[in-house]
Amino acid sequence: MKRAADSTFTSPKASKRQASLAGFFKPSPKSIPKLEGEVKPIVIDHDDEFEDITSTHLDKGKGKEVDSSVDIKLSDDVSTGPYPPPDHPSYHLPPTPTYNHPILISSIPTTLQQIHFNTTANPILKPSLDLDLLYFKRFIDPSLSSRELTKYLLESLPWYRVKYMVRGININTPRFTTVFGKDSTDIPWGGYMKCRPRAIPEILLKLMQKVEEVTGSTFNFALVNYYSSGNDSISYHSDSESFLGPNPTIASLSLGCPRDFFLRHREYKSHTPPVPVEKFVLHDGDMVVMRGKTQHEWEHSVPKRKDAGGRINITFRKGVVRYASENYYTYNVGKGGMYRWKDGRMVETEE
Ligand SMILES: O=C(O)CCC(=O)C(=O)O
Ligand SMILES: [Fe+2]
Repeated sequence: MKRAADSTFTSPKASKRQASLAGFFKPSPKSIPKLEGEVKPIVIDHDDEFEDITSTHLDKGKGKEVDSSVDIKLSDDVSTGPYPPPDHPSYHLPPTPTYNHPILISSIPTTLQQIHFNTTANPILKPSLDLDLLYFKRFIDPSLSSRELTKYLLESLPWYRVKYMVRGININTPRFTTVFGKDSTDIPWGGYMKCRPRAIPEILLKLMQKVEEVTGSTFNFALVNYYSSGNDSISYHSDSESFLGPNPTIASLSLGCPRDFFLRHREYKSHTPPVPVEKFVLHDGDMVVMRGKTQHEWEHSVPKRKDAGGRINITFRKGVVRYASENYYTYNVGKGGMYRWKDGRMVETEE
């Protein structure tokens, strides 16, 4: 099931979506997109069944290495100053660093003051099929930091198990989710009627800074998933260009137990010759960056698996319209209960 509608470009399905998107990006007099009467993308995640096929490993390495490992300090660094800088092109600073956080987020532990990043990029390109990925193996070095980071994120973030209804059907999101950030429009943080955007917590901002540095892109959202078991999943979808603009760069970080990550071409059934599904295993600390026309021509998923342990996924992306904020908060926070990580499991809580 798709997460949303898309924009411009080539394939027949894609060009169908083009018309509504063109309208979406047309600037209104106040340069704020109008919502009335437009076709709103609907996000639906549901319990698709997937074949359990042995996956190939990204570690086998396609493409060439283009960078080297570096260390950065995660504590405030006088040489770079606070992050994001006030003139950050897409992350508008919230009124306070904890703006709209529903719970207190504890400060970054000393064990996470210094994170070792492996910044070797491995391009995975199929230009004729518009697949454009960068794979960073163990971007967050497991030996030093990924365990502490996983624990800290589980314990400090508010989590949700969003339920909603689409055309009379009740949908249970099959994973825990949470989201931070605000789109790049000039709408102030307090100016949203349909959601309450939350400041990006310090640890995610620091990671975002590093990811921006290695990708050359800027972001304003951190969407976080927690797959508590192999029964948690995300079905085939593309990250909507309606919210992110054409050819968005999305950086996706994995922490914890390995999970399969599949990409299938939108026309995989009808394409001649057939386009095989790209199958990867994402390990603790790995980062995949989806670029170019990947969202437009491909869909990605994390299928259910019989045996899988807990895994966190963080995606950094740049929302460019108000509806990005409204959609992301609706489907990743929702209106139901909040969960917190206590004694090794998620517990529904009031605080
Ligand atoms: O967990 C993952 O690797 C993918 C998550 C994803 O596709 C999403 O949140 O849009
Ligand atoms: Fe996605």
